[in-house]
Amino acid sequence: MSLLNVEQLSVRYGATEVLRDVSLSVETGEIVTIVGPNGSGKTTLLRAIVGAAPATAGRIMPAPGLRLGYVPQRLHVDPTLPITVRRFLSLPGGATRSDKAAALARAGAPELAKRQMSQLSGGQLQRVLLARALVARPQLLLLDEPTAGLDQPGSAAFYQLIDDVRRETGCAVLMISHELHVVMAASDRVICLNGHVCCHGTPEHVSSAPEYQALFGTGTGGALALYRHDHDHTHDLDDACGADHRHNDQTKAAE
Ligand SMILES: Nc1ncnc2c1ncn2[C@@H]1O[C@H](COP(=O)(O)OP(=O)(O)OP(=O)(O)O)[C@@H](O)[C@H]1O
Repeated sequence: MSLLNVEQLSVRYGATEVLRDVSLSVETGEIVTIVGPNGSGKTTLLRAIVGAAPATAGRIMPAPGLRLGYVPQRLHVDPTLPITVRRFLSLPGGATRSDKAAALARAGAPELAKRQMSQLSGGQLQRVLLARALVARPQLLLLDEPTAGLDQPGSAAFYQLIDDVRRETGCAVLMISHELHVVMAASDRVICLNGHVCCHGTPEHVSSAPEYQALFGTGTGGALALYRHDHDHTHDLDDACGADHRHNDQTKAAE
């Protein structure tokens, strides 16, 4: 059974239909990346999945009891509000000190627990936001441009971290990214969105699709050849997801 099914979702803000007839699924343990131009509805799609944007039509069907972790695109921390990282990680409530420490360690930032939120660098803040999402041991991580504002090494390190988290916990990842060469290297499947699903499938398939090339050109073909790594392997998943899978099963319908 899929972790998440979205069926024929439409979202409208006033008179403007931002998403039309969007369908997708996410399977256990896979990394699915959403690409699309500015204003194409990517953030709105993630917000609809977490219940923060209202669906005007269609259905969002998470697996029963699905634990979601959401890393928003940005978080403004009021510098006049003193709050430590550890306290920030407590905000959802119910997390033990060891849960928080484990999440920070998994997000590669164990040393940040006592730091003030307002004093973190962009890369540190992204790791803390990831840690916050990991506290609930999610089966599905939703990431909205997690490397926006990071330099290239910081961005590469963050994507490596996401892959490590996926390997260690078995969680699936549904993320938005503008970094096409990274997307093509790190994703099992890609969904190209422009208000509707233009095309979807393996990175190889999407990068050669005319709909994708009309939006992004053909430049990622070479990057794909350089960066794409072999996903033909099996991961042992922990109880968070409860099953093994193979990454070479990459062709779930998304439309
Ligand atoms: N709360 C809102 N009220 C009205 N319009 C909105 C709201 N949120 C988003 N929109 C509009 O919906 C459209 C899609 O926005 P969205 O943020 O989902 O796009 P995006 O693909 O994530 O863009 P970007 O790549 O620039 O982050 C835009 O035209 C935006 O102005």
